[in-house]
Amino acid sequence: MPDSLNLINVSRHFGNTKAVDNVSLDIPPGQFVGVIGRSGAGKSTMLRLINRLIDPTEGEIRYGDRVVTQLKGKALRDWRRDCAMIFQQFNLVDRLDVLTNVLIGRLAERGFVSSMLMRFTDEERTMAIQALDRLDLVPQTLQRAGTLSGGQQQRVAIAKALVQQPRIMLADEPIASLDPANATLVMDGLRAINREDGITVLVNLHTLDTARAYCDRIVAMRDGRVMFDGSPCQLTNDVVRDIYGTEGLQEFNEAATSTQKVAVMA
Ligand SMILES: Nc1ncnc2c1ncn2[C@@H]1O[C@H](COP(=O)(O)OP(=O)(O)OP(=O)(O)O)[C@@H](O)[C@H]1O
Repeated sequence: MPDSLNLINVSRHFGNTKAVDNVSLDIPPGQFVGVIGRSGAGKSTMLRLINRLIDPTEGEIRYGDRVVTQLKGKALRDWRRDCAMIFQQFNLVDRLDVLTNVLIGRLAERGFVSSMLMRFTDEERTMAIQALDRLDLVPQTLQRAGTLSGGQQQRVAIAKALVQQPRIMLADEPIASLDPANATLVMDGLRAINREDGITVLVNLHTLDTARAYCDRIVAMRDGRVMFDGSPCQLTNDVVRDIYGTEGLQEFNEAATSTQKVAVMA
């Protein structure tokens, strides 16, 4: 039985900055959640707290019976495997081929020695190729990762996350540096694994149109706080104006111009 992810009064301060300020969220399994907000709103910090890349100043994160914020050692490694993360900058090893990059996603499962030797079983290779196939990347299997387009690299990163067999996928602005066509392919890839595998997806996005086109639920942050939490149709322009002011709406619309085709093509 898949579990819900719960953030309970979570805060993270950096000096005087309240990057995340008393956030509570209940995310049921299999939901596709978009997190939006202006630069500095706290979106990345929230994802990093969930993955335990950083610890909260206050509050608790739970996943079913697990108190994520208290996990240590193997239990923490298991959590990081269950909760895969992809980043704007792909985090691949450029000089290694695509298949090896994907197989690196399996290292979370292994002991130190086999990790160092990068030995993988036939079963793992099959799993990696199946993941690449789902993201339409089989022709690139033996190509060096550094020679791929940005969109292809991000899809390799998703395949690498998939072979971890996660329950949650956290994506920190995965399309921020991509052109509209590649952004569409990446968002389609995330949606496919969400719908087909039931993996919960939390994705930070800069633009409203993409969030509206793909997400079941949108969480809007400002100054570390959740200012809106609802369905895309509830996030009308009037609500956005209320939350961000006219200036904020204009900023979103300008950012959206570059990715409008993403929403249209979705
Ligand atoms: N390691 C850190 N040290 C100090 N301040 C930090 C640190 N990480 C984040 N902050 C601050 O916390 C606030 C929230 O930052 P965060 O990166 O979470 O925002 P964001 O919404 O993801 O922004 P962007 O869209 O630009 O990535 C900002 O004021 C940022 O400067």
